[in-house]
Amino acid sequence: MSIASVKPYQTLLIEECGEPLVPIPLNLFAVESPHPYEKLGADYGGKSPYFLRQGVLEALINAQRNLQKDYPRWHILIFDAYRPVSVQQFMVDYTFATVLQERRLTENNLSPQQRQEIWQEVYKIWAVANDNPATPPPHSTGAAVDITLVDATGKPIDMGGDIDELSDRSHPLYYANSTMAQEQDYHTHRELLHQVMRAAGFRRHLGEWWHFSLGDQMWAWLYNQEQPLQPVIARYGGV
Ligand SMILES: C[C@@H](N)C(=O)N[C@H](C)C(=O)O
Ligand SMILES: [Zn+2]
Repeated sequence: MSIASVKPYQTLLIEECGEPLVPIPLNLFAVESPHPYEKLGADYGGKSPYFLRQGVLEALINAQRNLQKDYPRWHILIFDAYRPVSVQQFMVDYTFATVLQERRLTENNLSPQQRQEIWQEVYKIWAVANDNPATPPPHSTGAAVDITLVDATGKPIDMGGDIDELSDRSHPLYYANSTMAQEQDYHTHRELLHQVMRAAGFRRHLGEWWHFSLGDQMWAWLYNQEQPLQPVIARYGGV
């Protein structure tokens, strides 16, 4: 059992456009391999995480082109893309279990308050896994990606925190006001990733430097916060 509330973006209408999920040409990008959730035992039931909606893939290719205007041999590294709802549930449960382990707690001995606090922690970075077509988890729409950058040698750029890290460092602006040179570099690199994605039409999760989406409910909500007079409608639902 988990404590999960509906997020504001999940109240938005979806007008599904019917665009297909298409395979990501992995030769164009850097790729986290083996896939991080498959490595943990997630069962994709014959599906692949390396799929996106057609229009989202085209935008991601444009984002990498934007990057390569200034950094010709750098690449976007794809950590995760399409995620079936069952895998979303697997990762939510895995993260809950990890927090318990880190805190040396046992589920059966948790007080209701401890349980609630841990679920809140988990749902800070994970969306609720559910099959309701009105509130699909972002990655189950094929419109969200978790990414970072690699340099010309294929080495990941240090962003001052790991993807999926359950900590304050995951906040995109965590290093924004730092006076330390290395932390300013983390911020610069997070902003480089943000700018190339944004210029291609994506919007970034408010609490995760690595999560971007285009055309899903979260994207529409973020977009409409910026441009309330020209609102957009989400066009990708769960697939
Ligand atoms: C935690 C991260 N991998 C992620 O994808 N978070 C978003 C919000 C999600 O679960 O859809
Ligand atoms: Zn994500």
